[in-house]
Amino acid sequence: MTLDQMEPNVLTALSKAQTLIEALPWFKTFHGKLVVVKYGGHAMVDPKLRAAFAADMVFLRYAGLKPVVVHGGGPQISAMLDRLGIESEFKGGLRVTTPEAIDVVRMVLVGQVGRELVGLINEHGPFAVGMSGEDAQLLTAERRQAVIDGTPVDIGQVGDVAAVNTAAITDLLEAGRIPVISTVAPDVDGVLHNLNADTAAGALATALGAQKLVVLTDVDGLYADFPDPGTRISQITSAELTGLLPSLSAGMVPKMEACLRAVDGGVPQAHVIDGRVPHSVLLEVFTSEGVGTMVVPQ
Ligand SMILES: Nc1ncnc2c1ncn2[C@@H]1O[C@H](COP(=O)(O)OP(=O)(O)O)[C@@H](O)[C@H]1O
Ligand SMILES: CC(=O)N[C@@H](CCC(=O)OP(=O)(O)O)C(=O)O
Repeated sequence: MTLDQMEPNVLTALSKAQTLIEALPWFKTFHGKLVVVKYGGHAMVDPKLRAAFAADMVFLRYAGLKPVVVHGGGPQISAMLDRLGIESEFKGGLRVTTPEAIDVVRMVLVGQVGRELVGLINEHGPFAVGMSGEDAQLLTAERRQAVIDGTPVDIGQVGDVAAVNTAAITDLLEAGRIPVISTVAPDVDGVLHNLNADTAAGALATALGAQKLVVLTDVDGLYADFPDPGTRISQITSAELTGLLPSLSAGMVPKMEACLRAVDGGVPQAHVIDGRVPHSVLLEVFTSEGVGTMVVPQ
């Protein structure tokens, strides 16, 4: 029978089967592999998208991958600080974090954004376990400064990742769980620090030897000349990205630094994709369409 002799319902079924079978090589490639997925606060604004994201993580888990979720929540922290009448500003893309603000950062990331994601994933089964850098010594922070026009500026309790206790995550993965990580962490003296979620995701992907880092945001990739959509870059090497970094503006800087850190640290590929597109993670992992921007080693 040829295609034009087939009933419409048979053609529809065939097209569905085609979609599934096209994913087979990607299932084979990524089976058993660890993938760090960073879910940005700006990509979380729609409840339907959050539910679709949660379903995607469960899909990855059933497909035999090991997803590790690192979530952001910048807009949600800003909204809560506003409600509480606490002033907040960003310097060099990082939130100036006072002792008063760090309590709110922890409350929103761990108690609000993290909890909601855990709940959405667990609508599908007993998978998600929420943790912050404070749990099982997952992350140790070291204080960092913002660099503005080449000058280091103190921005309070803001940290970078100094150490990762990978066993805290691999134990959960072995048990079939999906770790959902909120990015606050103590330094060696026990002082809590606010970590940019992109930065933490890049460090975690490297420490865990991830196969991929996928960063979901509210733009469809890295633009060479933002906001001209014609300049979206589909693939870039770490060396090319290093050259481009100084010209990038605030939001993209930590994201692209995280991709660079991951790829330079041995992660074979890092992606920035559009979290506003439902199921964009599945399209990235299981199709050859090449959504967003992919960073690869030299
Ligand atoms: N070169 C660029 N390419 C793409 N987006 C850029 C670029 N420079 C700045 N941006 C901005 O960065 C934003 C994403 O960063 P951010 O707002 O911090 O997102 P998230 O909450 O996902 O971490 C985009 O919405 C876009 O406005
Ligand atoms: C130091 C610093 O800036 N921390 C971020 C942490 C949250 C985050 O990174 O959220 P997104 O991924 O949604 O931007 C903040 O306080 O907003």
